[in-house]
Amino acid sequence: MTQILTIAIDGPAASGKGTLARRIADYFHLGHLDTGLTYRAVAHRMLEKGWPLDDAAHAVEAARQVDLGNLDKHALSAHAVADAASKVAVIPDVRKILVEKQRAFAARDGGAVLDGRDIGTVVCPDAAVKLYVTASAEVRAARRLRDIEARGGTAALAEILDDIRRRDERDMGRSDSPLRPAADAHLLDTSEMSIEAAFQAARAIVDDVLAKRDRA
Ligand SMILES: Nc1ncnc2c1ncn2[C@@H]1O[C@H](COP(=O)(O)OP(=O)(O)OP(=O)(O)O)[C@@H](O)[C@H]1O
Ligand SMILES: Nc1ccn([C@@H]2O[C@H](COP(=O)(O)O)[C@@H](O)[C@H]2O)c(=O)n1
Repeated sequence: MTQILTIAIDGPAASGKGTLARRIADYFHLGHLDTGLTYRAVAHRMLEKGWPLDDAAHAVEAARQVDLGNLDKHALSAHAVADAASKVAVIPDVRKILVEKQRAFAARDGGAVLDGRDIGTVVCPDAAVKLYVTASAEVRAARRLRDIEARGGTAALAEILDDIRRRDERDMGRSDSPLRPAADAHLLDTSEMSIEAAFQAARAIVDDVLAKRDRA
């Protein structure tokens, strides 16, 4: 029987986990799901409808409507949506619904890379490879600023840094599925690593796990 290869990549905002997840998925010919987009989709609908972000009944309704095949990264990229996503993400019933959809994606033929906050701890605790990608808050804020400027926008570095710290606190401090490395995760601090260096380090970890699997 062929084993499904699941790779879980977690980490805080702007740590580079999405960039790494896409590269790893391409390299190993796996599907990829950015699970942050599922929380952003719920938040986007709540904002669109003018529903308060702590309105659990409407948030559950919005979560049920999330379609993994129709997540519009561009429409969900706004800063306000990211911030709102971390508020709806504290609602346990929202998490339950989204986790079910994420697990269905992980079980697809051919295997998958999922990135988020609770992939290695909750969504796919049996993933063959778990990576926890991090970088200092200052480095992450500088990367985010470069993103904004590359799109022709402007922002103050100090405000971005404040936002990142607030989101870290919310994500790490919530009681349901807080952001933390799984006990068996490989830690990758990319503060002083290029994207290519981070990819090569992650690729080596996956290669090693695959080689051990082949020998078993
Ligand atoms: N090792 C790295 N060195 C320099 N820049 C990087 C590195 N990794 C990622 N980046 C850049 O940092 C920015 C944030 O990366 P990315 O979107 O992958 O982070 P993320 O953790 O998925 O963020 P979010 O949680 O907000 O979705 C992007 O512009 C990306 O190109
Ligand atoms: N598995 C996940 C993924 C995301 N979240 C929450 O969504 C917010 C937005 O995520 P991004 O990765 O797109 O930045 C994030 O701050 C988390 O609150 C989550 O809880 N679990």
